[in-house]
Amino acid sequence: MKPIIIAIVGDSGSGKTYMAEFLRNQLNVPTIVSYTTRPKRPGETDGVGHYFINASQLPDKQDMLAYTSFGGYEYFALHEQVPCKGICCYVIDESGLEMLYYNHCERYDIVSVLIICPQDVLILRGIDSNRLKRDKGRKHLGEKFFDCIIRNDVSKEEFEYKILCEFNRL
Ligand SMILES: Nc1ncnc2c1ncn2[C@@H]1O[C@H](COP(=O)(O)OP(=O)(O)OP(=O)(O)O)[C@@H](O)[C@H]1O
Repeated sequence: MKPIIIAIVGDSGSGKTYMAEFLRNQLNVPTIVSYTTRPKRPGETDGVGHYFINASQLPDKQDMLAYTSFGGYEYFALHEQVPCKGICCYVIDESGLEMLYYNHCERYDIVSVLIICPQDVLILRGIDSNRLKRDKGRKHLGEKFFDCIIRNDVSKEEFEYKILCEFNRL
């Protein structure tokens, strides 16, 4: 059986990291942590949300599972980070997801998950409106592209329940 990658896409603050952490903590589904050339922000720890590297440390494109460039910085993960069997989770943007599908769907089973959440709820969660405007420019895939859509305008408990329901259908 091919490794299964649950690829999670959604706006800033929609709950991508929350879902990945929930799957890791509750169901032992490992998360693929991306590498980035973006500088570490205050409060960030290397290896938690990202591994921070210099532009000179970029690996060969053929070793990359997915790659995207955004805001002048590069983001990628490596094939060697995917466990050789079982399921893992990967938080990704739409262009990275496309690359993953078109280049590697023979090598991996990819389950794409779109988390949607209305803007007013995101703003109530404290997400900066400029970030939300910026997200709009990064979206080009229609909802039909995704294997699964989870609406996260509910409580955390309900969101977790929805995640479990979708996971059980895998
Ligand atoms: N259903 C929910 N109810 C309330 N708060 C939530 C819910 N889902 C997520 N959150 C909270 O919203 C915030 C943003 O969630 P999270 O970090 O998972 O978003 P993200 O999609 O990973 O965002 P980014 O792309 O900016 O990293 C977190 O503080 C998280 O705990």
